[in-house]
Amino acid sequence: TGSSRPQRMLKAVQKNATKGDPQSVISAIDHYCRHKEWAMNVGDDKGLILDSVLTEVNPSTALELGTYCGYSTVRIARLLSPGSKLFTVEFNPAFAEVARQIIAYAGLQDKVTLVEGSSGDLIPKMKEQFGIKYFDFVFLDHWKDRYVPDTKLLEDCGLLKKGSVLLADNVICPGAPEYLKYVRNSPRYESRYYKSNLEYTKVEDGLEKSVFLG
Ligand SMILES: Nc1ncnc2c1ncn2CCOCCNC(=O)c1cc(-c2ccc(F)cc2)cc(O)c1O
Ligand SMILES: [Mg+2]
Repeated sequence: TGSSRPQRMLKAVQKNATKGDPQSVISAIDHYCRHKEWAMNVGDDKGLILDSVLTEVNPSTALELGTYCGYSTVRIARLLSPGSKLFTVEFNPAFAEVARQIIAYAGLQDKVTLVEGSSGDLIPKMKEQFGIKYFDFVFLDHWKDRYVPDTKLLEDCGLLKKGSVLLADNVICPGAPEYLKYVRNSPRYESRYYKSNLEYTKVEDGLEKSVFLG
């Protein structure tokens, strides 16, 4: 059996990036996915929007749903202030294994806790298992039909506080129409759409930023 796309992405990082240099890891993945083999990372265009929202929020405790190979995990963790933590949840063990190695290659393993499992099972356990009070920032990038149920779960588990920011990938492509309806019609969120393009393509996509009003 040959290698997988995530394994080939890891090889490209080990070959082209500098150990301990997160920016070089990000650039190596973007170059590989743009010129060799497309993959579902948030990518460089939407990545700049992620960077700017993250920097503005400057979270103490952040959550990522859908790690994949750890590209956005590295983008987020590299911008966290000292002592801040990122929890990232991945369902697929093969993806998680590659992500662990890419996060470690970037030298960010001390800022990141990767938890394997489904978001629906894990979110209710986060408070007691990791002593988390609230998430200041949540990046939604997993199954698009899980965005609404997991947002409701975060609310019901008391994991969001006034001012917590949700940032959702792929609200146009593949699309999360139910989620857009939910956050845009709810009095509990102030929502804004950042137009961009699907990673490494000219197809439209975008990120939806939603501030929880409490
Ligand atoms: N902890 C968890 N709990 C539950 N489920 C979980 C989980 N962890 C992972 N999963 C499973 C889903 O993980 C991957 C989700 N991401 C995508 O599917 C995705 C797809 C495209 C895409 C594909 C093809 C096109 F033609 C055009 C666009 C682009 C993107 O940017 C995407 O993010
Ligand atoms: Mg995505």
